[in-house]
Amino acid sequence: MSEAQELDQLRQQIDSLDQQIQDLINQRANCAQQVAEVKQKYASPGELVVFYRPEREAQVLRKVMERNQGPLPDEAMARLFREIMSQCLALEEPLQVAYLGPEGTFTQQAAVKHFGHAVQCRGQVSIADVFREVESGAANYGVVPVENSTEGVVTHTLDSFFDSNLQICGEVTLRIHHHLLVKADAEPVERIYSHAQSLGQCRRWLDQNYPNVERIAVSSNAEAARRASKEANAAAIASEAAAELYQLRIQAANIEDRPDNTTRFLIIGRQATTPSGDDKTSVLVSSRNQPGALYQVLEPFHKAGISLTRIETRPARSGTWNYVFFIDFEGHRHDASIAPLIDDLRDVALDFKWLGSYPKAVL
Ligand SMILES: O=C(O)C(=O)C[C@]1(C(=O)O)C=C[C@@H](O)C=C1
Repeated sequence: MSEAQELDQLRQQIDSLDQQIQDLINQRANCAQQVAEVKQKYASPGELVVFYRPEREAQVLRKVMERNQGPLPDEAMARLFREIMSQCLALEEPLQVAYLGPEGTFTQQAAVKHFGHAVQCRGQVSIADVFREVESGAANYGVVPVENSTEGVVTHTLDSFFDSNLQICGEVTLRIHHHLLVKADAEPVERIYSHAQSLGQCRRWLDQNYPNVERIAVSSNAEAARRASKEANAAAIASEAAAELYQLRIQAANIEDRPDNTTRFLIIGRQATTPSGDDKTSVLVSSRNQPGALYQVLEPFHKAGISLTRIETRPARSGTWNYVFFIDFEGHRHDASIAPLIDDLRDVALDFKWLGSYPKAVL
């Protein structure tokens, strides 16, 4: 057989498989439409029907990865299903997702990684605006950064939970690669713009390569790229997406000091999430600044044998010397083991607030 004949045979197979895949995807979409009808049928009059179900999406993606036989890698296969589910959900309800913008930020990438491409993403100027958009109902969900493996916690996000009744309904992690972006025509760099967190994540590289160049912190990496595209002798530290958006050239790629530089983002919404089988819970516990306060807060976790995944301390806004602990731990609010832990925590805390139980990031 000739090359042309062999290719023709294989391409006929591909065409036939594509047709089957397409039919199956549409059958799946049809099921999702029926799911939407069932959700509407059983909602009480006036009740807000919740179409997006993060726990079910996490279960679907975990199953895809578990049963995957290759040759496609587990994660690549899960990403394909992520998009299929995104389109199915859009048939049920077109979702509005507010994120910390502007366009081209890592938070936008995180929003797309979590929800897929079929949602309408709307960039906001600040973390407070993302919270407001979701609280007012203008957006169904919000995406905000919460911690970075190099630079630590995003305090604006944690502090926003003090006054908000929004729930955390998911998390997503993103490997962060920073690039030094410049305009196409080479000019000497006199200023480098970026978000303060990103400047921190590239500190060592900047010290080595641009020790005497001014570093200017701006509201986002995308804003840094926008300025670098407009001003003479300016560069930005930002993502590849921002480079494309503002037509900048990558002068130096992957300049983050730590190769495992990762940011974790939270998905915030107005409703609680049911257990997915592999969940995390976030709570806010405030205590007096007295000897043993941290020990008292941690002891109930030890007693219940529950693993903490993170603890952050912030000064409380009420009472000058009181502290608030943001605690993430393994398990779901509805797990039997959690109830006694919470009773113990409430005994030692001045104040206690659930921030949400949600599926651990799958992708
Ligand atoms: O199972 C559901 O509740 C659905 O709505 C279906 C589906 C899916 O496509 O699998 C779509 C959206 C939800 O967020 C979860 C899953």
